[in-house]
Amino acid sequence: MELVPTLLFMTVWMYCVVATGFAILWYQDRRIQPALLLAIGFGLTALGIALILLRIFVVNDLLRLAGNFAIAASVVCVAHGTLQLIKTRTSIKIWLLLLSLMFPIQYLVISDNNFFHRAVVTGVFIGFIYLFTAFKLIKSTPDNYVIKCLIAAVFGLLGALILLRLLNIGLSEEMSFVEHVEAGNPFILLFVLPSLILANGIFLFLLITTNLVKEKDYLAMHDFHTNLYNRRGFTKAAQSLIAHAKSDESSPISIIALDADLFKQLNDQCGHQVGDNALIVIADAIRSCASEHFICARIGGEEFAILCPSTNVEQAAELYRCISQHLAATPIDGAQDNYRVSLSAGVVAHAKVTHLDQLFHDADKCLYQAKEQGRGCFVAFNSH
Ligand SMILES: Nc1nc2c(ncn2[C@@H]2O[C@H](COP(=O)(O)OP(=O)(O)OP(=O)(O)O)[C@@H](O)[C@H]2O)c(=O)[nH]1
Repeated sequence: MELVPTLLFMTVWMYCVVATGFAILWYQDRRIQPALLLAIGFGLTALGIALILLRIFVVNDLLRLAGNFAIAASVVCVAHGTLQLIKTRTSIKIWLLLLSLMFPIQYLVISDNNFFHRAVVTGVFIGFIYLFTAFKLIKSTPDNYVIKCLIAAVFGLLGALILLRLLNIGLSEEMSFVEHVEAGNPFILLFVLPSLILANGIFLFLLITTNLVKEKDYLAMHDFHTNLYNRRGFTKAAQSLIAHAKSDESSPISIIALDADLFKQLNDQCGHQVGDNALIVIADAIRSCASEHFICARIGGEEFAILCPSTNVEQAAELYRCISQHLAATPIDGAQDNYRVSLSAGVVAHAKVTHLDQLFHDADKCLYQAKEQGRGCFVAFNSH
């Protein structure tokens, strides 16, 4: 097989891989909307190049039209996916949408199949998008600045290169795109290879950004010290669980409010670091006794909460006992050997939970009673 068709075939295959990558990324986290646009865009690019390749073997006007429109649509999708990714203002997006119409329009207006005319329009369009992407990347938030600058440099160089090179090809010979492919002109690959590098660049960028977003989401929802949910994460996870839980009289939802006893005393006598160690021991005890379906959180200083689906008061009491036994068996680093941290607890069970706040409030009242009863014990809410 000739060099250029072979390379084009490989390019089609690689575009399919990139498109699949974007599709998977989007499927895993639907909030990353640009990934869907980019998956469609690069899928269409693969289709467009495949149809152009096919035209070498089958001369068919319909194929030509379909190939051209697939490429045109792909550029629109990729341009908008990229711009969404770097969060451009809507006015810029609208302006670029209009500009991206140049691409399909050239196929309607430039009917003479003149490669030079097309090269200029395409070159200006793609070159501009690349340069613009480079500019926006440099101007975007300072996170990952070095990586962004590197990707931006690649975009910028490619933008400039493709403009110059395409103009050069166009000036040197007036041939159609397919004729250039048939003649084995390796510069044809300048149409596709830079886009492929761009696709991979965006893919990497998206991957890095996704991980950063995930990390930020995690930190926003979890307590840094114990790795349990924080108050915000607990509320969100609990609301979602309550909305989907099928609870009834025989399997109600329980909430347990827990508070470490005489924690100030521990801090004052042994230091803040020892208090911190105790918090980790408490979190470990909760984790090792609670089912994986339970939502466990450190909701403030030395306060913890567990939301337990399909759990009645007796089962919640059993969970509290398990945690207490765990704590009774675990010394705290830096405290006296015989010191053990204990928890007071309040529990409420409801067949149908509508207001999490109310449930929390009732559990807190029970916790307060447990403190009054001498600490280290468990009080259940009685609504009757
Ligand atoms: N080491 C450490 N201490 C904390 C942290 N957050 C809150 N505290 C401390 O926890 C203590 C809570 O004290 P209090 O609310 O008086 O409660 P307590 O001493 O546990 O007494 P009771 O709740 O009545 O048993 C305060 O001294 C806080 O400074 C933390 O992240 N690390």
